[in-house]
Amino acid sequence: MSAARAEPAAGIAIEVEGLRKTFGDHVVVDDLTMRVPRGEIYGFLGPNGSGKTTTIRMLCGLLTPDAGRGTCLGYDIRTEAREIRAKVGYMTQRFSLYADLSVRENLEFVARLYGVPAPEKAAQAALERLGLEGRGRQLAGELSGGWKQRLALGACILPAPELLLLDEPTAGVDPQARREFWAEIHALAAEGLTVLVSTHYMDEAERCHEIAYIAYGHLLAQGPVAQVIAASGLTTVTLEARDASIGAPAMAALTREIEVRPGIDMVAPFGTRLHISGRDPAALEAALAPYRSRPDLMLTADAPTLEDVFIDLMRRSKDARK
Ligand SMILES: Nc1ncnc2c1ncn2[C@@H]1O[C@H](COP(=O)(O)OP(=O)(O)OP(=O)(O)O)[C@@H](O)[C@H]1O
Repeated sequence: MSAARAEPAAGIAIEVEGLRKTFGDHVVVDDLTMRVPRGEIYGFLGPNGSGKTTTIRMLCGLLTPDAGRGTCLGYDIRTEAREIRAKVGYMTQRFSLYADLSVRENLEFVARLYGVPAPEKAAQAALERLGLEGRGRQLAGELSGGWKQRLALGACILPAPELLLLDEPTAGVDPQARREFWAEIHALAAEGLTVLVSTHYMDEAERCHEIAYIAYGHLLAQGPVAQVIAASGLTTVTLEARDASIGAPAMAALTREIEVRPGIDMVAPFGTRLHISGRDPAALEAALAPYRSRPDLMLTADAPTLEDVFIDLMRRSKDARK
């Protein structure tokens, strides 16, 4: 008999607090607390090796935390891993399909493996849903990266999970295929599925209802994108040349000159423009004053991008660890 499901706070798919995981003496996840509402697309961001995959594995009971507690879909992540896994679709970074089986055969195989009733019908429905009908007989190994990921998503949703855990599902996939993949993720969320997705792409972060940013095992920011940007406390100014008189080498020299000035926390080139940010608006303005009076340059107030905010968070976290 399956364990009785604890009644989670209304509409909450995941709620964990104080999660910690170490491998040897390496603390990979430290005091991580997060809450994911049901039906939401929750983006998980952070530099390589920051503990995203480890967290995802703890959430679905594949890894036991050293400390902390939590529930996933109302089940205890420490003691009810089996119940969690029955309701979760997990697409790992190296999700593999059978390269020498056709697309249809792969889906039918997954359906049988999970005991899905009427596996052939279920596979057909998945083919239609993901626009794969025309490719049913193609070998999975011959699909392009984008179609492979779509097939992997199809396999994940075949057993009708309540929660999808997608670990960098679109890494290396072209923009058009990524856009289609995300349209499907939104359609699934609209049907009530909760999706936790890790990504390194900023445009994908902006497609999430909420995001969490994790660096060096610590959760540094969490909330809707606009809220995370507003909470960053960064002020940003864009600098560009008024005409083509300033070439790339001069702009590079300008970058080096500006980034060491007191009051400047970050300078990031975007094509022919520089994105200059600081956390103290008065100090930022003082640092930029000499450039405002230059007739060949134009400085305009701008909103920080999500990328500016993440880079700033990562730097500050690195500094705090020194
Ligand atoms: N089983 C393990 N044994 C030892 N170290 C591990 C193990 N799994 C992960 N690590 C280490 O834990 C750290 C966090 O890894 P994790 O895969 O969780 O990061 P990530 O944020 O998912 O990274 P990426 O964005 O590169 O996928 C890394 O330094 C990794 O080498």
